[in-house]
Parts: sequence; C-alpha cells; structure tokens
Amino acid sequence: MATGRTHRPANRSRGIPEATVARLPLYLRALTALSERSVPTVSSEELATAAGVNSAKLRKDFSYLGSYGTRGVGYDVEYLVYQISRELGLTQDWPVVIVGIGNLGAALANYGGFASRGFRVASLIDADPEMAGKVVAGIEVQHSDGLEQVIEDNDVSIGVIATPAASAQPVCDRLVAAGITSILNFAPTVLSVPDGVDVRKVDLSIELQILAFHEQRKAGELSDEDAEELPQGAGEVTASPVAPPAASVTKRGSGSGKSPAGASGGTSGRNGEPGSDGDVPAVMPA
Ligand SMILES: NC(=O)c1ccc[n+]([C@@H]2O[C@H](COP(=O)([O-])OP(=O)(O)OC[C@H]3O[C@@H](n4cnc5c(N)ncnc54)[C@H](O)[C@@H]3O)[C@@H](O)[C@H]2O)c1
Repeated sequence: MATGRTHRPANRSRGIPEATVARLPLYLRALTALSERSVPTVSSEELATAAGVNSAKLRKDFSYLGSYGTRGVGYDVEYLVYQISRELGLTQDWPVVIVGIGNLGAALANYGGFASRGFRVASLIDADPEMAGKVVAGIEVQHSDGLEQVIEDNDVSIGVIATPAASAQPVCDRLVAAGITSILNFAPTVLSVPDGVDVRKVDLSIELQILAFHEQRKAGELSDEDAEELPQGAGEVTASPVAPPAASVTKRGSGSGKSPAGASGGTSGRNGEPGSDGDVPAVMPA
C-alpha cells in the first residue's frame, strides 16, 4: 500500500474559506480567457461579471490571496492567474487515474482540458478483460487487478470513478486503501469514505433537474400572466409540489470513522451562471 503521499493542496493551512476555494476556478477560467486575449489588467467589476460572481465577493475572495489590485488600474491578469493557480495547487502535476473506461471514462480520458490544467491522466483502469490492452486517448487500458500497483507506480493523487453505481463503492475502497485521498465520482451513488478523503460528485442529471425546475417555474409565471387576462375563476394554476434541488458544492463530512460526505453550498444560478455565491455547477454532495 502506498503511504505518506505528499500531494496536498497548499490552501488548507491558510484558512481560505471553502466557498472562496470553490470560486477560485471560476475566476481562473475567466482570467485564462483574458490572458489568451492578451488583456493585461481587469477591473473587479469586469472580472466579477465574467466569472458570474458578485464583485464585492470577488474583492473579499482576493483579499484572502493578499491581492488587492491597483486603484484605477485593476488587477494584473497574469499575476492573478499565477496566484490562483498556485493557491489551487495547479502549478504542480496531478496524476489522475480513471476507473471504468466505458462511454464516460473514455470521453474523460480524451478530454484535453485536464492536461492543460495540470491534471495528467496517468492511467486507465477497467474490470473488463476485453478492455485490457486497448488504447484509449493514447493510453493502454489496464485491468483492475493491477489497480494498486498502477497507483503506486504512477504516484497517482486523484481517482476518477466512472464505473456503474454498483461498482463505485468497492472501487472507492480500493482507491482509498491504495492511498488515494481525493476522488471525483461520476457514478450515481453516495460514497462512504474515511476522514481525510475528499470526494466530489458530478451529476449532470441533477443539473438538468434544476433547469427543469426553473423551466416549470417560468411556465408557471407565464400561466399566471395568462390567467390574469382570463375571466375570474378560469385557468387557475395549482402550486407545484416540487421543491428546488439544492447543494451543488461538496464538502466532506467530518464524522468519525466511515461517513458519507456532507454538503454545503447552494443552488446554481439561472442561465448556466453560478449563483451569487459563485457555486460550482454540476457538482453535488458526494
Ligand atoms: N455524472 C454524470 O453526469 C454522468 C453522466 C454519464 C454517466 N454517468 C455515470 O458514469 C458511469 C459510467 O457510465 P458509462 O455510460 O460510461 O457506462 P459504461 O457501461 O459504458 O462503462 C462502465 C465501465 O466500467 C467498467 N467497470 C465496471 N465495474 C468496474 C470495476 N469494478 N472496476 C473497473 N471498471 C469497472 C465496465 O467494464 C465499463 O467499461 C455510470 O455510473 C453512469 O451512471 C454519470
């Protein structure tokens, strides 16, 4: 078993609030776009709009980084990209293993956006013997029998689970036993992990359900407007019993022993924008 891994994010010891950490990737994405256009400086208002975050919150977030900008000039784009990347631990290489190389796992392996952000897909694992030896995204798929060895050999720090739900917990247990302390779970199941292991869950169907809720509400508002034009008593709209799904940001629970991950955060904003809290879309309680 691999022990004593040293891949720990630098921000843990600096007291940056988890909500701020969750917004840093949003700022980074907006800043990277500015950097690619060779924009040298940006005001807090412009950057806040680009990141979908309230500008007072942005200034507060950046104060945790010790970055206050220059009055009348704004923030230096390149320096902020560096600062946020360093804070998120993106200035170092993070080898990732993807377990379950079906439709989703193969798509993730082929996604170029990981490598460009410092997440190198080091290994692909699948339980299907017919998958072993196949090349996906230029990497040879290895059989899950060798999972622990692969993790040790590649000094893997993050495990991505893209197996069917029923396999996710056993896979998670093996990843944790092999020394992995960060897991990104795509399987539609809640994982139990020991203290010290961070799990984030991505579920696009949850996001669609949130959009469906908003669609339904918009339709309800339209019906209300229509109803106002109708004769009294006609076209009454019944209140929907559906409650909005909440919690799009994961924070691991802190109970003792094995415990499912807890939740913090709120709903995503409308129009695909993060809410005013800058929550990260498509991520939910693990
Ligand atoms: N989070 C999302 O938004 C989202 C979107 C699509 C799919 N999913 C989920 O992702 C998972 C994969 O979906 P898919 O369409 O790629 O399925 P798939 O059937 O195409 O692929 C699953 C792969 O996992 C492998 N596998 C099964 N058990 C395993 C184990 N114990 N160890 C290693 N590999 C194992 C299978 O051999 C297969 O290759 C499912 O749980 C699905 O519900 C999530």
